Amino acid sequence: MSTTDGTAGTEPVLRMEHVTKRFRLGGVLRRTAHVAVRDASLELGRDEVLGLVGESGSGKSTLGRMAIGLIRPTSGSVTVLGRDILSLRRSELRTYRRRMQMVFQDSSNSLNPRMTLRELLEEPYRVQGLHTPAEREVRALALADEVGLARAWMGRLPHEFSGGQRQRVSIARALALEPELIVADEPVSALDVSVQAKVLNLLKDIRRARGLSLLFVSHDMAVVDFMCDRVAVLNGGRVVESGPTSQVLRAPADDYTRTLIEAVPRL
Ligand SMILES: Nc1ncnc2c1ncn2[C@@H]1O[C@H](COP(=O)(O)OP(=O)(O)OP(=O)(O)O)[C@@H](O)[C@H]1O
Repeated sequence: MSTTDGTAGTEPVLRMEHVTKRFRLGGVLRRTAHVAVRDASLELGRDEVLGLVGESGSGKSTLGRMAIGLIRPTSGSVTVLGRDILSLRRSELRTYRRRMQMVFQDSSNSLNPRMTLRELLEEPYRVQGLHTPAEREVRALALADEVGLARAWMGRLPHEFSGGQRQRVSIARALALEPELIVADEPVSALDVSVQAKVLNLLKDIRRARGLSLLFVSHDMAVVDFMCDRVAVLNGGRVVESGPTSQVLRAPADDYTRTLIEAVPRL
């Protein structure tokens, strides 16, 4: 069955094939390079949560950013919703990016400190030239409701919110343009454990209600166990193991995965 956007019904939302990212390092001659991701392949289906796990520096963030065109791979292919995003012109990618959004670890950096909650939630529509001002306001209120931010707070500035509330603002902004794919890069790592649980539950509910596909980057195996249907384990930029979460976490085939799991008493 074909959908209106030209993708087949069974087509994964995200397909990355043999993706490598080499960062050039050092001085003017730029002769040395660091390989952050090596020949990585993965697929994310509709309505699915795929976790990317691994130690710090294993290439998770780089792979997550490449999934939505924020970083261009050195080689390999990235297909999102049936389109090869590496072949898109810059302006086309900007338009296409409405369908794929990112939630970062530290919302303090991504929220303009001088904007009120109302302005922050209206901004995605304004930037895209969508809707009338009145309609934007209605949509901003609906987004606040969806992520559990009180309407009475619409005039507040980012510093007046807690870390968890700021992360809700970031999630709401990512949802504004109704994306089909979200990459969440350590979205709760900067939060206290009790707040983490609330934000994770919110993400889970929203993902289910909207039928979103989620690429979930985390170094925390317990969080991944809670959130993800499938997991890909990265070590030194390579995908060393992938499969259903319960299988990878409870019967890992790879030595490195086993070491990661043994480091987590909570599992
Ligand atoms: N812009 C860059 N230039 C040079 N090297 C980079 C760049 N971005 C990342 N790297 C390097 O690539 C490797 C992978 O980094 P990446 O941030 O993807 O890992 P990660 O698993 O997400 O780690 P963390 O959890 O610490 O963010 C690291 O060695 C990092 O230092």
